[in-house]
Amino acid sequence: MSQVSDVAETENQAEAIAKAKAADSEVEPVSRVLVLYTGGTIGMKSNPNGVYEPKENYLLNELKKLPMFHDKEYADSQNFDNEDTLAMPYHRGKRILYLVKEYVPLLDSSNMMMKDWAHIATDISDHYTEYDGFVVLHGTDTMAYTASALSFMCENLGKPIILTGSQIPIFEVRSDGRDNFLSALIIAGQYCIPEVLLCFDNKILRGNRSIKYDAGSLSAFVSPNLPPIVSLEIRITVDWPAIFRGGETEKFQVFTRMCENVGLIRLFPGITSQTVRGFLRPPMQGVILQTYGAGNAPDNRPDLHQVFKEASNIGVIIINISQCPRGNVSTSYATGKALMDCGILCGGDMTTEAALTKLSYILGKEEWDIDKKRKMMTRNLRGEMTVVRNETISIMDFELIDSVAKCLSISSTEEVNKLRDALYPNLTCAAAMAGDVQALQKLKESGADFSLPNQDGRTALHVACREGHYPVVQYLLHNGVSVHAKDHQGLTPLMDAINGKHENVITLLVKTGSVVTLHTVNQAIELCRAAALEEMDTLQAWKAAGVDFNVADYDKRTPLHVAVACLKLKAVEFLLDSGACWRVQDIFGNSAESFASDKGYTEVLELIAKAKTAAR
Ligand SMILES: NC(=O)C[C@H](N)C(=O)O
Repeated sequence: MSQVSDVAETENQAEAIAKAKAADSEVEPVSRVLVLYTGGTIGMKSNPNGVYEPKENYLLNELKKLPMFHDKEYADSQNFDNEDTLAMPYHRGKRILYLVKEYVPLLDSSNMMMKDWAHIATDISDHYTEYDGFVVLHGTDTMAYTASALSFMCENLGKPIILTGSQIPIFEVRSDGRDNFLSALIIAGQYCIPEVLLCFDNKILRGNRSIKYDAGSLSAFVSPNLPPIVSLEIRITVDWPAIFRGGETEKFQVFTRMCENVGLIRLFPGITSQTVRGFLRPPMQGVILQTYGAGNAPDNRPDLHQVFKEASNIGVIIINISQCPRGNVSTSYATGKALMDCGILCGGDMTTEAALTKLSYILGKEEWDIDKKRKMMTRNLRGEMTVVRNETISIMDFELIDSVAKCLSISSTEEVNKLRDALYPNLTCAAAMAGDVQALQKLKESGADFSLPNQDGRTALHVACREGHYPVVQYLLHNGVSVHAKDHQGLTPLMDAINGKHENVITLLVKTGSVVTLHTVNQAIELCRAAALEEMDTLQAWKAAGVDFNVADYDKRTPLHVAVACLKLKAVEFLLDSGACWRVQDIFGNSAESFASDKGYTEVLELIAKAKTAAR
């Protein structure tokens, strides 16, 4: 063997050996949350002049002293890869482990720029597969802008991203920061809500629907046109049907090329056309026009209309939203209609923050032509605007649940809602089990939410994947069911597809961004069993899921060790072809190669020699 290939082989082997060593003995159900600490009052300290300032390297050490944020005893008993991993106390059947990544410099959010949004989005993307959810600690002043921007920048999001902060620093005697942060961690770690959310004062709001409303209150944020998605009272109540689900079968990705040439014009009586013309001059590419009431502007100002028309004609996109935080832009007034006639688009009930960041996102899509950009601006992309609900749906919804409720003599709204929650998941799972897309369509028309789990935490997608019903899986993914939803055993639909050995379904799930989340030791146990029994279809299914065949069990034995020990030549060949390393040592010091050589397994040694040649 040449020296060069020797080195290459040694490097591959070293990597595989390191991975095998990394396996630990974690057994308790855990979920992992990444906390991106960008700054804001939550971690500030008063400086000698008595003003609040962000303080570096302060938050993490202080958090470690608070028992509700860190169970020190448990953490000391574990062998965490990163010693800065914090462990919340065991809660509701799970333990949340989280890592705090502190930004340098920490910012008061008034100092944030669009590049800071890109920084956050990129960090989420870089660690997307490692975590179940993300918390962004952020100043409150521009939190609604960042939340709105992230909602657009994060495409095909399948996990929660929760922004939170506080009005009083977390380490003061009185602080809203502790509850806000804890609530955000719990929701990010325990609930699969695939949205960018904002957590404040025991409520979780959709990020792109929220505004900072009160500078002096601990209840600083409101969502004027959409009720909270989650209420954290004595009980935590999630409004599951309200959750926005995109329904794309594409992987998560972030878009960071936001356009900076955007702006806001707030109309006021007597605004001059010179002011507006100056504002709309190049390089301006898009403007949010804040109008009166239900989207009205003067219809007796031809000078203003002329300026708007000229700007629209040269490709400036202008969106009409209301100065009133609550309500919708409508065209039922002549004064509103006049704007539409100038080429100005209707912004519906979007917040200013959502409209501006959406415009910046859409204008950043250089590959879209102006017609597509205008069309996308009026479309509901991330739940940022209200779409009128189809009437027939609500009538049928009422009929189905109502008839069952009558049979059961149920009458109160609370009971009817409980019935709905109990009934639909079982009906959707039954339809998924039968592979019946039509039945699912009917259930959808009658108001079913496919993402609601049954008593075992399983969704219709878990069931369809187990059964290998490809068209059902496709249908459910297009209807926004998350590939990341975990059942009560912590298993995702991908594990069902692997257990069912349905390769086409596995490939579709992987394309949609699913990865194997099972602990590496448990993966190794499954793979070693399949190798020992030479279950080729099982090994093939794991391969389609993108698994690393160098995972090791409690004795640091890999599937290749087992296949060699059991002399399963087909499995040995498959594993070697799939990247298994013959030099990884188990705790007894044996590698697959040394064992075969000790035993004189010449056929195995020939296969290893072949793999070595192929690796050169
Ligand atoms: N409460 C806060 O976080 C306000 C602070 N000025 C900020 O936005 O960073």
